[in-house]
Amino acid sequence: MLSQTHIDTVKATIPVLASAGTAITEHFYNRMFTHNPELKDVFNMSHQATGRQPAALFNAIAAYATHIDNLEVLTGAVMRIAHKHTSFNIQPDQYDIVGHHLIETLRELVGDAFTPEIEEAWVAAYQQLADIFIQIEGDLYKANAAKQGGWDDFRKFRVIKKQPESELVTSFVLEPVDGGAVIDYQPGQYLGIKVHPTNHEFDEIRQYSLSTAPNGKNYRISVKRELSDVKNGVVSNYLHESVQEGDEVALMPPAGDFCYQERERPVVLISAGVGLTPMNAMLDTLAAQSSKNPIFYLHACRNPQQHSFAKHVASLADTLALTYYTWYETDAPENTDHVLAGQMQLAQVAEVLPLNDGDFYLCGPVGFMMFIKEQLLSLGVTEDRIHYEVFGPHQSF
Ligand SMILES: NC(=O)C1=CN([C@@H]2O[C@H](COP(=O)(O)OP(=O)(O)OC[C@H]3O[C@@H](n4cnc5c(N)ncnc54)[C@H](O)[C@@H]3O)[C@@H](O)[C@H]2O)C=CC1
Repeated sequence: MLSQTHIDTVKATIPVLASAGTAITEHFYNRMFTHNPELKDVFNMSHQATGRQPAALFNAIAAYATHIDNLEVLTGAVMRIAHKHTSFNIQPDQYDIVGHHLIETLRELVGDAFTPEIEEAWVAAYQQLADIFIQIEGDLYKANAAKQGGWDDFRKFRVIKKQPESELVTSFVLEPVDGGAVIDYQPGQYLGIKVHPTNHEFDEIRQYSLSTAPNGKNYRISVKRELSDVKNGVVSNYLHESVQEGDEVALMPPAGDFCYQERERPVVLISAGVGLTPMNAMLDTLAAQSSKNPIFYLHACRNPQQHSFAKHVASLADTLALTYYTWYETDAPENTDHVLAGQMQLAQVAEVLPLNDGDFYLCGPVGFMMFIKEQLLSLGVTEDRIHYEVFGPHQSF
């Protein structure tokens, strides 16, 4: 239990944290991976290389310390991170390892100023946060195991279909090796997938959005092949080049709380690039439910060759009350219905959009979501009707 002295001490040390910046979290990760290299199997090492993970952890610690006396402010972020953790199969003992290396990092970087009182306060504060995550994640694991088709830990799945969707995106349909059922999911959720890329030092776990409606038997993810360099694309290139129909991968149950909320009001789905995967799951789910609600789907991509599910979305207009537009940055065909050229400018279609009562879901690159959120706000859409999540290490804008 945190005492008032602990709370005051943690808050008083925020400036020390801020002055050290991400040096703290970089030092922490270096220390932890040196002493506990087995955790390289769990952490996304590409996010380490790009510096996104150290920055995310630093921001999370700073936010926690700032709101330590009013943790309700952080509920949304905590739930989002807890869901993400379950897709990595994070376990309670790993919190002990992380906690140990965090405290040792503070001791090593802060030096004599890291007094026994400060240490005691940070140990107590860390334990409080760890206990919150352990509790929520334990509940999510239990709930997933108890569901129809449910399981815990990684479960083996076989690729039963590998299907190119566009120049850079390929879908994988995955069925349990044990022949059992699978958990139904909310459109917008993702899977944690574990693979061991060829000649790679450790396992890699990645999250990919489920890209169609649930069917109780198998899952489909749609993966963009990232340009391959040291920092990115290790898993997506392995999946595209080396994983074939008949091969096995390991999956955690569906996770994530960026989901379509059923409401009696119009819905506007807005995506860019491979950010269309959760939107496609939402559209397919609405089609499976024979939804009569007005639905709008706006998509931005580089060119027609990189446009996945184009014909599929057009065909959904037969069953759904669907209005859709695509913006192509280059090579936009002229005089074609539903097509616009350049970057997405909502003003071009504003008159048909339900700006006053619609729910707006955004998914795509962070820059794109910021660009669209600004446009929505300036068109008068209220912030509470704009829904998005940042994929990858937690961030907000
Ligand atoms: N469930 C989720 O939240 C998912 C999120 N994603 C995210 O979606 C993103 C997809 O990226 P890519 O396919 O590589 O996209 P991309 O780099 O090919 O860009 C797609 C389009 O987005 C627009 N765009 C990009 N940056 C913009 C900016 N700053 N301002 C205005 N428009 C911009 C452009 O029209 C561009 O053609 C990734 O960041 C990924 O993390 C992808 C899948 C699922």
